[in-house]
Parts: sequence; structure tokens; C-alpha cells
Amino acid sequence: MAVLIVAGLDTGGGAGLKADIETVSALGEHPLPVLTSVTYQNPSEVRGYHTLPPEVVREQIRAVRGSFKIGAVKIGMLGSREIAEAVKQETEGLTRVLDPVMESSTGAKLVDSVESVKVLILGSIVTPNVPEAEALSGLKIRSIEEMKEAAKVIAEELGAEAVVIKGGHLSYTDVLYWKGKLYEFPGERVEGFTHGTGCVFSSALAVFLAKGFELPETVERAKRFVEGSIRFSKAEARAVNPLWELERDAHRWRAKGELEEAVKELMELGEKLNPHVPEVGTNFALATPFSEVFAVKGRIVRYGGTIKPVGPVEFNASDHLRRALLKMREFYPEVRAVLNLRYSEELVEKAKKLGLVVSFYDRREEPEDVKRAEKGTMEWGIESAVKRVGKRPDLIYHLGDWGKEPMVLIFGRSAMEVVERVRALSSR
Ligand SMILES: Nc1ncnc2c1ncn2[C@@H]1O[C@H](COP(=O)(O)OP(=O)(O)OP(=O)(O)O)[C@@H](O)[C@H]1O
Ligand SMILES: Cc1ncc(COP(=O)(O)O)c(N)n1
Repeated sequence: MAVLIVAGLDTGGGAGLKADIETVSALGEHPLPVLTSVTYQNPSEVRGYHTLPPEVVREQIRAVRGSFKIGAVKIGMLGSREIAEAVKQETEGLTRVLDPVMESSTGAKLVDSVESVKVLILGSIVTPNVPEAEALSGLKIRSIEEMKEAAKVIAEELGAEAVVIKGGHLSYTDVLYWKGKLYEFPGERVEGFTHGTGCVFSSALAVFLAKGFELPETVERAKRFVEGSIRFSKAEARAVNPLWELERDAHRWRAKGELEEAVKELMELGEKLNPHVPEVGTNFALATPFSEVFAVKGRIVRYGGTIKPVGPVEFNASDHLRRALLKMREFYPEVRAVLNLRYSEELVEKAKKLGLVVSFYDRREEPEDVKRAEKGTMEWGIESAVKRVGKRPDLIYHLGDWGKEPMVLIFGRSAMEVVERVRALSSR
């Protein structure tokens, strides 16, 4: 199924047509991109925009309307009244999702007037954010109740088929008014970049409608998709990541394979490694670029004169190493793997001789409140060891405390780098 996208180009690659294309593709449908305007923007500011002549927009839609099976159309930035009129005529008869883009999240105007957006409301599924819903309804919105009132007004007075008011500017709860009924979609704030959320939301809505879902289910699915695209956004882009699900799954698959290979390699060191395995066992953890962590279920234990993994490589199989790794990645995101061994003076000396950067933490220095919280010990320890050397440590040890076995953590930028370090450390 194809989804027609009528939108503007964001040169920063965060919102607009690029986010729409990625959303439609990521959700498995075919995007038909129609450009209305070129903006000059980055995630911090919109410097201006140029709208295309309405005939150019019209011809783009005409070129594809007859030759694809179009399940729905998503309409974003229109730019001008003339373009709005042309889009209205050329998309007649299609299921229309209208994101009534008026201003960017940075506060720059993206349309000549509210009236131009109103041209397309009749019969459309409209997805305003709170300020846009205020402009369309003439009401002030400070609560979910007021979102509901505004949604009703936009549907009844302007003739929208349905209205979804998005709560990104209020409480993260979205409201739908459809066929005389109101629905609430509760949400919680997700940490991450939010530039482009509105574009992704309306495109996802169009996709799920094209797939044949009923509106309430469509809104629920689109909302969850946006949440993922915020959670798995990347610092480099400073915007949502519509490819999150595909990337996350690919990274999981690769990380699992990488760690399985490395564990196999580690088993070759069996007899040499055996004396270095602590009472609690060794584990080996690897993080994906999204900081999801894989490890060996049940750990790697001493077995006769050699070693053996108890279970398979699994997601979230080691809380301890996961916390160590994630803390280290806050300082050095390039670090992806860690393995723990029994502490011995010889091991630490050997590491220094090999030129590894060695640091340590002393549990006796741990503040009382962190100690009492118990879960924070590892985080505190890694942070204090990192700060002690002032550069990226390859190995961190601690000498234990009452009831805690002394331990060595070996870090690396890949699982194989850790194996190589362990190989060097355990060779006689
Ligand atoms: N930080 C956040 N955490 C969770 N959900 C969010 C967050 N910000 C926005 N959302 C959700 O994202 C969707 C888009 O809402 P929002 O109100 O941000 O739209 P918008 O203002 O048009 O977006 P933008 O202008 O950034 O493109 C809604 O489902 C909203 O609830
Ligand atoms: C081309 C284009 N379309 C839409 C938006 C709105 O997105 P945001 O409100 O996140 O800036 C934008 N900034 N640019």
C-alpha cells in the first residue's frame, strides 16, 4: 500500500518530509513524497522558507495518484493558501490526515495564516498540538478536559472527520474526538529529542489507517511509535528517530551474534582462565549503540579444570555488569563490552605492564547513603574510578568489603577486544 505525503523539507533532517518518508518506510508501506516548500532550518532555528508554485505541487500529486494504490495521505507543512487549495483539490476522495503545521517547535511561522490550514480541515483527520488546537478552536487549553472541548469544537464547527489533540505540550495524554465520542490516550514523558514528533505521529497515523485499523487503535499505535522514536533518538540528529525499531532490532541481532562469537573464543582459554573466575562466576556483557545490554544467562563458571557458560547469551542477563557498562558509557560511549574476573595482584600488575589504563574504587570510601541504597554502589564505583584516572580506564578493580569478593572489570570497545585483553592477561 502507498501513503502519499505532502510536506515541507527540513534541511536539518529532523522533521518534515524526511521524517515522514522514514516513518512510512519503517512501518512497511511505500511513501510517495510530494514537496510543498523548502525550509532553511536546523534543530535550533528556522531561518526561512520558500514555497513551491502551487502548480508544481499539483503536478507532483497528479503524477502518482493514478498509478499507485494510495491508502491514505498525510499532509504537513503547506506554506501558503494557494498550495492548500491545490492540495485540497488534488487529494479529494483520499483518507486525509492533516497535521495543521503552523509554527516549528522553535517558534518560527511555517504557514502564511491559520486560514490556509483551515482550507483542508473539512472531512480530514486533524492532528493539532495544543497551541494549534487553540488557534483552530479559539479556546484556551490548560487541561485534558479543555483538550476535549477544543477537539469537539474543531470537529463540529470546522467539519473535521476526527480530531486528535496531541499532548506533547501539556501532559503527554492525547485526546481523540471521533463520531461523537471522546477517547483518551494516556502517556508519560519519554526522555530524548522531540523535534519532529508531530510529523512522525501524523505519518504513522496515515500508515495505520492505510493498513485498515480503526481510528482509536490507530492513535494508540501511532503514539507508541512516536514514544519509541523519542526514546531511541540520537544526539547527532537532535531529533526523533523514525528508524528506531528497525535499527534497534538489527543492533540486538548483531550484538547477540558478536557476544556469542566472543564467548566461544573465550572458552578456548578455558584452563588458563579457570583460576581467574571468581566464586560468583564470570559474566561478559555487550551493549548495543542504544545501550541495550546482552550477557550470559547464569554466568560463566568453573567446570572441572576449565570453564563453561551456564546458559545462552540473552538480553538483560546481568544486572551487575549492565549497570557498570551503562555508567562507563555515560563517560565513554565507545565502550561496549565488559567482563569480570577474580581480583589478584598479579592480574592488575600484568595489566599495567601490558599498558592498559588501570583504575580502582575503594568501597570503604563509599558514602553511607549510596551504601544504604545498595543498587547505587556499582554506579558510584565506576564514576569514582573514571574520575580517579581522568581518562578511559581499560580495567577497574576493587578490593572488596565485608561479604563482597574483590573483583576486576575489563572493558573494551568490542567483545573481541575484551577477549584479547583477557587472553593477554591470562597468558603465563
Ligand atoms: N517527551 C515526550 N514523551 C512522550 N511523548 C511525547 C513527548 N513529546 C511529545 N510526545 C507525544 O508525541 C506526539 C506528538 O505530540 P506533540 O504535541 O509533540 O506534537 P507537535 O508539537 O506537533 O510536535 P512537533 O512540533 O515537535 O513536531 C503525541 O502523541 C505526544 O503525546
Ligand atoms: C518542514 C517542516 N515541517 C514541519 C515542522 C514541524 O516540526 P517541529 O514542530 O518539530 O519543528 C518543521 N519544523 N519543518
